[in-house]
Amino acid sequence: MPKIIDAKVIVTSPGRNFVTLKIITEDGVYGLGDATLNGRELSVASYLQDHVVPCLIGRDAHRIEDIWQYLYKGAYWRRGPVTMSAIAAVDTALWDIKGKLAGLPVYQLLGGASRESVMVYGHANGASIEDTVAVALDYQRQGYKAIRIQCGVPGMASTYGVSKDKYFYEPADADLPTENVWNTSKYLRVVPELFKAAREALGWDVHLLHDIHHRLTPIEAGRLGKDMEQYRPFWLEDATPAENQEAFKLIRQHTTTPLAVGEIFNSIHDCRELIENQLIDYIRATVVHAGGISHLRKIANLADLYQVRTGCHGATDLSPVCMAAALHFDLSVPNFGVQEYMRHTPETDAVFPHAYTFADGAMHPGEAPGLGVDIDEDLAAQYEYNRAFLPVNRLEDGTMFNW
Ligand SMILES: O=C(O)C(=O)C[C@H](O)[C@H](O)CO
Ligand SMILES: [Mg+2]
Repeated sequence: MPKIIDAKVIVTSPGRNFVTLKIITEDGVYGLGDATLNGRELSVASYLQDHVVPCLIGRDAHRIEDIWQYLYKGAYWRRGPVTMSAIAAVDTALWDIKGKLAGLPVYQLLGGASRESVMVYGHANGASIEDTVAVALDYQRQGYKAIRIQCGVPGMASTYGVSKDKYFYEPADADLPTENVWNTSKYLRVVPELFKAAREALGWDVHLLHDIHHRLTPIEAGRLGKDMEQYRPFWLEDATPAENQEAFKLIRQHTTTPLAVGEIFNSIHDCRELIENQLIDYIRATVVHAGGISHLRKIANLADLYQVRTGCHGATDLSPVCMAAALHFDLSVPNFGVQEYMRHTPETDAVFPHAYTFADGAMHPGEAPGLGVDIDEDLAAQYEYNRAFLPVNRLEDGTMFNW
């Protein structure tokens, strides 16, 4: 059996912080797992180093499900983003090892390919509607079949998803949280106008997506969804905070606009009611934050029963290790919807060489055994950890709000 003899937690910051778990077996085969939790990276690094790694040594790397159950049930304190990101990293690394030992890409171990490639969506953003549409046209020219569009709101200094840089969006931007200010009514006026302009410029053959980022009440989301129906959005994402899964019933009563949620979910329990009551159309849970490939497959299998499709989160704070794992998952899962793809910077790609490719609006994980991603530890060591918080959001009167 491939006995685990060591495991390393590698924290590196090529432009932004990443946490990577490397599990090594006695015959030298190793696997990688992403453990990055944006703004709380060191919590997961410590959880792994201090509470998980000691329990892995000597175990059979082939026993993925048993180790998953051991880490989940054995912790006593179940679920939560830190715990489930740590378990995810172990799970992902063990799938990487299993693939390498079998000489097969992980997607082949997951049931083989269910499609030729994985449709991804890009991110067009700009200070104005015109700027955003211009960037969206560029993504369309690059071959993207799906584009998320986010624009600035007149009278607001900042809003979610709009950055100075057109192509590399990283919200964790300061040593202490940046304070943003929010105004819902100004926002609600702009988004339908953005989609009207985008449809006029890009036509109807491209999927257009938008991320509300947890900032509306259910009835406000119902209003926006209804206003947007004429522009056929592919989805409205994170329409309202989803701790109260029931809230989505109110949105559903008012609009047929498809809904996506779940990038901050970390277990099947966060999404069960939403899926079973068909309150959403896409589930955004990810490999790195929802317990790894093994648990994400269980979420996808539940979703499949209710015609809910996957739409995994894929922002730049999910490392290339997670992107590689997500693509193997996406290629094989029957109820695939779309994969988010925010390109990493060249520095990040150099630290994490990978086999996955992009062409004509779609991606493929490649045929390398395992996940097809590696980490250059010498290069990684050159990038010191650099504390960075996600912003916080307040209303104009100072009330603390959702970022
Ligand atoms: O990519 C998205 O849809 C996001 O909402 C990005 C998140 O704000 C980001 O991953 C938080 O770290
Ligand atoms: Mg989002």
